[in-house]
Amino acid sequence: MKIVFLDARTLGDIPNLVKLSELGEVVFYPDTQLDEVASRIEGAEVVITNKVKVVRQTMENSPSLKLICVAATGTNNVDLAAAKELGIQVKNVKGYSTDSVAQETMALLLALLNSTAYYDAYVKSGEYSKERMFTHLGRPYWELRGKRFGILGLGEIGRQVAQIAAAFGCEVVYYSASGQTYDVPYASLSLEEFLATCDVLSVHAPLNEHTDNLLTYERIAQMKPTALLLNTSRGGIVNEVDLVRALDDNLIAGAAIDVFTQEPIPASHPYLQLKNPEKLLLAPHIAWSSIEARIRLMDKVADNIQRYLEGK
Ligand SMILES: NC(=O)c1ccc[n+]([C@@H]2O[C@H](COP(=O)([O-])OP(=O)(O)OC[C@H]3O[C@@H](n4cnc5c(N)ncnc54)[C@H](O)[C@@H]3O)[C@@H](O)[C@H]2O)c1
Ligand SMILES: O=C(O)[C@H](O)CO
Repeated sequence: MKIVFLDARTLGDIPNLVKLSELGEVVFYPDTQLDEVASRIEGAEVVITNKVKVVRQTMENSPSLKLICVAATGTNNVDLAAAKELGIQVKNVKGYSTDSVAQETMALLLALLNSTAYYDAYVKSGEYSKERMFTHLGRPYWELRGKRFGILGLGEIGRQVAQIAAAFGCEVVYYSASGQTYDVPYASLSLEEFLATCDVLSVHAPLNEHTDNLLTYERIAQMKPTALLLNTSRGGIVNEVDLVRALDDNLIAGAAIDVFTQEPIPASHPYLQLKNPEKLLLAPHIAWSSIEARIRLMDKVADNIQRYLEGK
């Protein structure tokens, strides 16, 4: 059985990639461009992809293809409807990076809220050494305790972030556009109340037809001017042009973003054109990628292929 891994480089240098070799003849490509996918997966029964898109046309032209293993939680790089129609199984990996994403979400929040980079630069620049009253309050911050922390999408990651926020003393609430409610000690709010009352709004829903472009300028305008917006889920949930406009218009205090509609972002991206760049903290889609999570991820991809081989 031929297994093609389209973008093995995205997993970095981890020891358990070789495990796959016990399951079939594996061809590892460090990376693959969209127009190279069809020829590279010729004759393959299983395709593994972390970031490379697998589109309808590729599937239609690949009669041997039976299983697409998404080496990620988000499945938005695969045309799921086409796969279903063509009888190709798609398996993603849920839960491998829950702790990592929650950790990065809070790391971004704390860096943004407490102006970590600003104060670090202030001390290293020598300015602090010249301060006669050893006081500098250039970027005031507020405490998380007692503040309302809103989770958009209370799945595995959302719950983990909720727990940490609760440990900080926040009042956790959530919004589910799918209308789902959960047996949790957090209040479920309407979108209007959620937007209008949260001090921190953290996005953890998958990108789908309900969440695509959910946070537009009009919706961000309903948030508190002191609120912070975090997105470690998928870029398309927040309208990127609108977020920049909202930050420039001081509709909210700041945002931290790990994910983008187009990755990598082009040099001309609106996020890089902000009037006050300090209001926006950016990371290059790294929330999932702790060493432990990457090792777990590849173990689970191998398990998925194993189960497919067993007809499960
Ligand atoms: N930045 C990263 O590195 C990284 C890593 C892992 C996952 N993710 C993203 O995080 C997402 C969530 O991961 P997870 O493990 O928590 O998945 P999950 O399936 O456990 O959680 C998703 C949650 O969102 C809810 N949801 C679905 N549609 C919604 C909607 N329209 N409005 C509000 N909520 C909705 C679901 O009910 C579910 O509770 C993934 O889909 C992926 O896009 C990002
Ligand atoms: O969805 C995921 O698992 C991460 O975003 C990595 O792609």
